[in-house]
Amino acid sequence: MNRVFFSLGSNLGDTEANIKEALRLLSEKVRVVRVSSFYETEPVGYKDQPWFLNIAAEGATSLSPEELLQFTQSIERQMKRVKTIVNGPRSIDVDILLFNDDMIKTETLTIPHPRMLERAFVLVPLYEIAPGLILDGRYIKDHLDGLKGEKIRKRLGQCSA
Ligand SMILES: Nc1ncnc2c1ncn2[C@@H]1O[C@H](COP(=O)(O)OP(=O)(O)OP(=O)(O)O)[C@@H](O)[C@H]1O
Ligand SMILES: Nc1nc2c(c(=O)[nH]1)N=C(CO)CN2
Repeated sequence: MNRVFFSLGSNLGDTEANIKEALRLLSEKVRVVRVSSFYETEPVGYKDQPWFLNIAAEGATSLSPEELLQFTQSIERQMKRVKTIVNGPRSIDVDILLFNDDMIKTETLTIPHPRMLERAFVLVPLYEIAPGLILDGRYIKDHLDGLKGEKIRKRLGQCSA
């Protein structure tokens, strides 16, 4: 079994329902073992859009990295994600953050996710479910100390898939 971490985000429609639906679909091929709280996060990149709802999740899967990417993209398609603006609004985004300790770089897939260390909306939920993870030789907490700009609020109530 492969140990994988995901970041999920939504800022269109019923964002909480979108994330729960994506987790339900994900669980068809991934055993979802841990899910963070919901975090309301200020948009990073393209600013003129609603705040996002973000979570992190840990899973176990027998899929290969490429199969997993195909699968997460099929979830995005099923949930009718339409790509328009780069970094813009989306009903659902499912990013693969980590796949075991693998380093992967192909045309379609880069793992660890290339922008994860710059994004508090990724690292704050990830820290909640895996505080002991070491990324690029440093604890998540240490990476977060350098990222103070983004506004993030933990939503009350647990995200149970
Ligand atoms: N670790 C990864 N997880 C998900 N997609 C990845 C990953 N590495 C590379 N990709 C590629 O990134 C492409 C663009 O993904 P996507 O449209 O979700 O980007 P985005 O969400 O707009 O921006 P970002 O990648 O910065 O979150 C995908 O088609 C996929 O092939
Ligand atoms: N707060 C927040 N900002 C973003 C997000 C996201 O999930 N949350 N996703 C983006 C593209 O992947 C761009 N900007």
